[in-house]
Formats: sequence, structure tokens, C-alpha cells
Amino acid sequence: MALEMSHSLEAARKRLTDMQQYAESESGKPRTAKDSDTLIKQFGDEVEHWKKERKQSQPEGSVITTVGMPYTPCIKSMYELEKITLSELHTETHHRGKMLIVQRKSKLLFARAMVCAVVVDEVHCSWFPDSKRFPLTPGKTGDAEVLQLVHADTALGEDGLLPTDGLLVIKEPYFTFNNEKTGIILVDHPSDIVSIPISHILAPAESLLQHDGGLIEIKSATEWKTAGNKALGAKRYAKAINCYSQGLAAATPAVLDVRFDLYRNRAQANLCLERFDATLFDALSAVIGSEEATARDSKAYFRAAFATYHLRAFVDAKKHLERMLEPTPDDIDGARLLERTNLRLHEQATGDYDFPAITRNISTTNKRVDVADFFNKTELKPSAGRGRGLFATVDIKPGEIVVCEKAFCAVFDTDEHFIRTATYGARNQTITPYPYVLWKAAITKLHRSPSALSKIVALTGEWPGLGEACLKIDGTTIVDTFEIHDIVGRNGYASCTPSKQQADTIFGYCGYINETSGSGIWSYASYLNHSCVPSVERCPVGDLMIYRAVKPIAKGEELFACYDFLDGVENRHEEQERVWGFICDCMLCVAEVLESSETKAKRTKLVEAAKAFVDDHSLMPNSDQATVTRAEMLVKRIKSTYNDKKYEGVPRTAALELQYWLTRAYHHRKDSKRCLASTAEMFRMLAWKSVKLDAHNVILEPGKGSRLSVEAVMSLNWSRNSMVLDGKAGLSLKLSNKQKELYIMLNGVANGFPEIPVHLVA
Ligand SMILES: C[S@@+](CC[C@H](N)C(=O)[O-])C[C@H]1O[C@@H](n2cnc3c(N)ncnc32)[C@H](O)[C@@H]1O
Repeated sequence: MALEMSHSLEAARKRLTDMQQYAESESGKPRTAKDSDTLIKQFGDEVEHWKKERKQSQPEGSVITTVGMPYTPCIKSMYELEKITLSELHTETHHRGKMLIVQRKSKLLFARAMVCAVVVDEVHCSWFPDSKRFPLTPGKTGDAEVLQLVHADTALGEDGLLPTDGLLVIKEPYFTFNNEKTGIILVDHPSDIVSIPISHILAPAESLLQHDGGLIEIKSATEWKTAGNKALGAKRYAKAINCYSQGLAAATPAVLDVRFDLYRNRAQANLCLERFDATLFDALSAVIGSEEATARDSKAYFRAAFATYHLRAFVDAKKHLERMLEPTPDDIDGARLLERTNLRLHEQATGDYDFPAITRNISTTNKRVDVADFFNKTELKPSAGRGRGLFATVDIKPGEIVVCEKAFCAVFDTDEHFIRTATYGARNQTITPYPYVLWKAAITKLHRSPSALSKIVALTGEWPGLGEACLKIDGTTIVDTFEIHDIVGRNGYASCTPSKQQADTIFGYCGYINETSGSGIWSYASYLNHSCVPSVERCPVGDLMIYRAVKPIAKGEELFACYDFLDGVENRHEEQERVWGFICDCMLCVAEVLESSETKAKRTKLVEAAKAFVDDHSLMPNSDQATVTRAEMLVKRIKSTYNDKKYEGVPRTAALELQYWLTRAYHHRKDSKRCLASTAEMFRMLAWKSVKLDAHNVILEPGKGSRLSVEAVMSLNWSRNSMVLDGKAGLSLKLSNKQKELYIMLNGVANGFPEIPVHLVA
């Protein structure tokens, strides 16, 4: 079944069930032929309609994309497949071991999630008098079908996607239905379509004669180069690549120089399409190596370095740049790229980042940062009962950077083609909590630079698909898009869309995570396993994810992040099992699981009362003593529901929100002593040990089972301000310094931290 969108989970579920039942009832029936002229006309009208309506048809609010049953891509070469015609297709059938050879006969329809076109096959052209064929109705023009291509890289444009000047081989075609229950050929895996020239050995000989322009033109390598340069100048990159490739096929040893030019120019066209693996290959193939060719080689090395930089292989990028700059040391572009490369190498080796500069440059429009990754304090190893995990290779202090990683790919709601949609899968009937566009972005990136495939398919996902195999067949790397779907589901992280306000607001970066305005794949950090009492906290800055230690971590210890933290162990475990397929057994979960249901019920009731209290008393300055006493009593009652023994060393967070309310109330009532005591109490509730906050000491030590929360850090802020108002400058400064330490642990960077005005502490 095709990929479709619905406006609610219920609608998605209903649509999927309905389509599954229909598909089952139709499965295996012979396909009904479609008259090509009629279909092409109807489709043309639809393309025009879609173009006009595109604005209105943008989905409003959140939508759910339904995804049919997964199936693996074809892993046979087209030479091993048996050719069939459209007339031999059967409904709701994967035609394993078969292939269609078709030609596009319509414009492309760029719908939100896919690209469609009408294709015809050889029957239409009345070739092969002796072949099995659909009996043509007199006056009709032949058979045709709609092809629907999911996850196509739309940057390739009309030239690159389903080109019309050649033929298309659809490997192991899947004939199914669209939302209107009309038959379509659905291609979920882009590698299941291969474009071949009409002169290809598999193309029917008659197709040469049938070619639109009559006889095909035979061009020399130089003529292809000229045609390629023209296309490149017109920014028709896919067409340029095609011309240069044809030129390379036509180049004889007599025109060696042209051959180098073709590689160099194709490198540039590939670079414009962000196909960095191909750019690198072409650029290095273009290196001539003679003295007279210095200028041309300089260009080739620059392109190789640029591609390598974007493939994040900074050591290699530096090598290419040094070779480039050896004969041309004054080249400005080369020198600039070398400077950037050296900075990346420094970040990669030390974890020393210029965060003020990084955060200054990011905005709603500039969300992707130019930085290297830092992994040097960790290693990937097996983790008993949890697959693999990340382990510390050195002792790490609280606050230190543990991992810093730029996303393999990230999407933000301010991106041009962002659609706020999750996917709902037919296989396990669950929602993947990451947007459809993240799945698509990951697939596009893998198609553009397939060298990244091995690290992505090594990640955990439910649908095994092709596993960790990285196959290249018929010139294309095979990406199992369903496998990537599940990998995105298990490894995607919510992020945020950076903005100026975010950079300047208290907890601007950290606080935005919950809004899920962006998401991404950080493939190394993905190996962090979950704990509800984590040792690291994460915070996004653009598409960079910073992980800092929130407690001391000894060399050899496994690191844990918190994927999500819902109140109540049952809620948490239900979510963990549904989204990630595990149930946490951290110290906190064990303590909560062991509690009786009566205790939990009693506490839940009290927490509800506390929430209602906080909602009713959000205006702090009006709190009189009686109201404060009520809050204190309620905190006491909630705390009494915890069994000290069971909860030793783990957080008791049920009264945290109300305690935070008390901190603020004391501050407004100018009761600095109680304000500070309340802050200390919050840290105790979060299982911090050696909590001492008084005139002489500001000591807060995290424990093995402790958590850190925004409220606790903000509580320090109120205490600090209370002390300022009370004239206790020394203590307020100590509190402020501690607050800043903890603030950076959670927020990743110091941005937005409210320093005490200097004149108040002078
Ligand atoms: C993002 S991956 C983490 C890396 C993973 N362990 C691996 O080997 O690829 C998430 C998966 O790790 C496993 N996992 C994470 N935390 C766990 C925990 N506390 N207990 C058991 N399994 C866990 C689950 O299989 C989950 O789907």
C-alpha cells in the first residue's frame, strides 16, 4: 500500500485497516490495463491542479503518515531479472525475480511525500511482434501505469528523477493501490529503479528507433563536455552529471585531457548536489599530476578537500588542502578551508569548542553548525543486557563534556519542506514519535553519500531488513528504507529550532527540547543507553548535541542518558516498551516497582492536590502565611508516603513542584533563610548527597542515583537573589557560581545565564 497522510491517529488506523482489507481481497488478480493517452491526459490535469492547489493542500496541524508493510529492496542485478510487461502485473503483488522496462511519458507530480509519473512499456510502442502482450483495442494507444516513487531526492529535479531521455528499469515491481484504491506501481526503495540509456544492452533494440528525436545523436567526449558545461551553467546538475558520464564513456585514450576535464567538472556537479562520495571519487580521478597541470589539479584537490570536509574526514581534508596549497599557497579559498579544517581537528582532539562563537552564529535560518565531533573520552562496547553502550575511557568530572556530536541529519520546523507528521506503521500498528521528514532526510543523505550507510545500519532498529549489509548493485548503494524507518524510530532524538530568543533566555536551549520543534540522528550518541537517573544530560545547540556529565564518572563506567522521563513507573515503562522495546531497571525504577499500589494511589492523590495548589497560587506575592503553611503541610504529607529504606539514594520527586513553589514564596516574602533551606530540600529530594547550603558552605554533591532538574537550578537562582536582597553578597556569589556550574550541565552552554549585577555584589 502507498504512503498516505491522515489528520488523526484514529483516521490513520482506519485508513490502514481499510486498505489492508481491500488489498487482501484484490491480491493476485490480473491488473486491468489503462489506455495511455487517457491516463497521460488525466495525469497532466492532476499535475496542473496540484501545482495550483499546492498552497492550500499543505496539511494543517499535525498529520500522521501511514506506512504499509515493510519489504526488502531488490538485491539482484537487473541482468538476473526476468523481463515482464505492464500487462503481466498482478494486483497487490511483489513481482520478485521480475523487472519492467518502461519510459516516462508525463510530467512529474511532486506531491508532499512522493513523486509520481505515468510510464508506458514496450507494448505501447508495439515492439516485439512475438512477445506476450496486452491486446490493443483499435484506436487506443496502448497500456500505461502510474509510478509512485517514495523518498525521491527532489533536488535532482526533472532531469535527474526518472529521466525521459532513457529508459527506467523497475526491479521486482510492487503493484498495489493508492488511497483511491487505484492501481499503482509503488517504489519504496529508490534503488529499485535504475535509469538506463536507450542504447543499453537491456533496452529493446526498437527503442532506439522509437526515441523521441528519431535517431539518437552520437557525440564525442568533447561535445559531451560542452553539453555538460552548459547544463552546469544552467544549474541542471543531474543533466550535467549525465552528460559528463556519457563523455567519459565516449572518451578514448587519445583525448586524455578531456577525460580529466570531465572528471573535474563532474566533481563540481556532484558537489552542487551534495553527493560528496561521488565528488571525492571524481576529484581524485581528475588529478593529472604534471607540472603544467598545477592550476587544474589545484581545483581538483580543492573539490576533494571540500567533499572530505563535508564527509567529516578532517585529517584527509587537510592532506588534500596541503597538496593543493603546495604550489598555490596564496589561494584564498584553500587557505580559508585549511583554517576551518585545523579548527575542526582541534575540536575533535580536545573537545574545546568556542561556544560563544557557535551560538552567536545560529538562528532560525542558520541552524546547522560547522563543528567537529568529540568522542575521545568514550568508547563503544557491549553492555550486558542492553546490546552495546558507551563507556568512559577516563575519569570524568561533573560538568565536563562527555560527547559532542553534530547530527548525521537533523530537521527543524522552520525548514522549507518541514511537515509536522509522525509515521504510523502497518507492521506493529504504532506511531514513530519522529517526523516523517526526518526519515526522508536520513534516506536522502544516505543516497547522496552512501559511505555513511554502514554506521547508520549498525544502529538498533526493529525491522531487520538487509541488516548491516552495504550492497552496491547496478551502480547504486542499496538502502532499505523500512530498516531506516525503524532505526530513526529507535535512535531519533528530539531537538529544538534555534532562535535568537532561545540563545538569550534562561534555559533557552535546554528548555526548548520538550517542544520537539526539531529532531535528528546523532549516530554515535545513539549508543547511550537509558537510565532514569542518568550520568549525562544532553542539550542541542543547532544540530550539535552536547552531552555533559552530571555526576562523577569513573574510567570504565557505562554512561547513561535519560531518553524521556514520565512521572510514575508504569507510565514510563509503558512508553519505553512501546518506543524502544525495553523496560528500565535503574535504581529508581526498582524502588518504584517495589511499592504497594495503595501507597502509589495515596501519593498520586496528594500529587494531584499539590498540582491544583500550584495552579491556584501561581501569583506568588499574594501568598500569606496561612497559604504557605498549607503548602508546607502538603509537602510533608507527600514526603511521608516514601519509605526511607526503599528510596535510599534515589529521587523522591512527587513534592518537587510544590517545594519549588515554596522556594519562590519564601523569596517573595523576603524570607531568605527558608528560601535557601527549601532549595537544599529540593536537592535532597533529587537524591543529591552532602547537601549543605548555609552562610559557610555551598556544597552540593550528586549521588549515584541522583537527578538534576531545571527547577532545582532555578531554586538556586531564587536563593541567590534572596541573599542579594538580604545584603549577603558573599553567599549570593557562591550560590551564583554553583548555579552556573549546574546551569551549564543542563543547558550545554552558558547562554542566557542570569549573572548577578556587579553593583549588587560589589
Ligand atoms: C538508542 S539505542 C541504544 C544503543 C543500543 N544499546 C545498541 O546496542 O544499539 C536504544 C536501544 O538500546 C536498548 N536499551 C537502552 N537502554 C536500555 C536499558 N536501560 N535496558 C535495556 N535495554 C536498553 C534498547 O534495545 C533500545 O531500543
